[in-house]
Amino acid sequence: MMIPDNDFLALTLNHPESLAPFQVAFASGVGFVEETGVLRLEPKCPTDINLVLSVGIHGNETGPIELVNQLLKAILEDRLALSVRLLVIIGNPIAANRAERFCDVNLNRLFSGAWRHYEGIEVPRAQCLELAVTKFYAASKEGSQRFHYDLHTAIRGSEYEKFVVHPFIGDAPYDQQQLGFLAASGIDAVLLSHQPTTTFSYYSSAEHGAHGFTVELGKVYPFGENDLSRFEAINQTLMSLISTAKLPVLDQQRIDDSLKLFAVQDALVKDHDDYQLTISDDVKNFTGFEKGYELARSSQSQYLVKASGDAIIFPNANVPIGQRAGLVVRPISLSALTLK
Ligand SMILES: O=C(O)CCC(=O)N[C@@H](CCC(=O)O)C(=O)O
Ligand SMILES: [Zn+2]
Repeated sequence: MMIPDNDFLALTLNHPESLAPFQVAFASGVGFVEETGVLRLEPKCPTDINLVLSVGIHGNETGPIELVNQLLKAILEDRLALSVRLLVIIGNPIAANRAERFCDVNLNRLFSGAWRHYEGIEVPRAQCLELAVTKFYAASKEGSQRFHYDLHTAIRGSEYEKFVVHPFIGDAPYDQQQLGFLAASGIDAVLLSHQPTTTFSYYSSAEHGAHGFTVELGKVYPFGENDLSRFEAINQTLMSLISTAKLPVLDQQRIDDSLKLFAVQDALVKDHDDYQLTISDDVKNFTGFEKGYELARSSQSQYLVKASGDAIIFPNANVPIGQRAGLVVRPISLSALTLK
């Protein structure tokens, strides 16, 4: 078995439900297709970096899938040398074939065992992806570094085109090298989460000690309609990381100049069938509101903006009761963070 045309995306979409494991060889390493959409690449050289790159956790977020498929092709065709351990995941091929965010339940709410509380085709997929990540990190060298970049695109437009959701890490310091990587990757803003959640990047961060993020790279478009030149900065930083096993070094001033930081204040949680957001569908991510503005209401609750300038991210009331219908964030400065 081989990957026809070194096109892992096409192979995955042609086998959306399952694929028997097989190996592929290339100049700088060996690849192991472990499941459909799960490809582990082991370099020939020793390495201190274990990188998970996941895409298509939401099936319709195709831009990052095309970007990572292009990187993989370059590795498999010996145009890009592999110097890191790399696990590539195309998260939800069945939904991708249907051009849907998900089929039965949002895969990015099912991690850290949350799949136990749901039913549908995403449930075994979440278990399978947790297992793939667990096995991947379990085989990492002691003292080596674990990274997980979970690449997405957003439903609506945004005041900051590219932004990152940084998982909650409690009192731990934020990693300057990772922030430097984000700044060099053309990321405009970073949201610092205020609580644990059940997303994929939080899972790798909390369960496996990885530096992990949800990375939003722009707006959702169908396969073939993405302008990949908009991803050029992160394409370059990923190529450099993969081929040199090094992150770019940026001082605090450059990070401060490049990244806007926001602290998540509240998660808006849908608490009733009649829960509504008061804003229109075309309001962009990072739109700010005045103190006292009523952002959401239901027969059970009302959410009033707590401080002028607080802004909305990912507003979406079309979710099951109990799930997040948006995040409220507030600008903060880099100097407020403990860095290491
Ligand atoms: O644009 C939207 O409303 C959703 C985009 C998206 O899929 N975002 C992720 C963020 C995950 C996180 O909070 O780390 C999601 O909602 O799963
Ligand atoms: Zn997404």
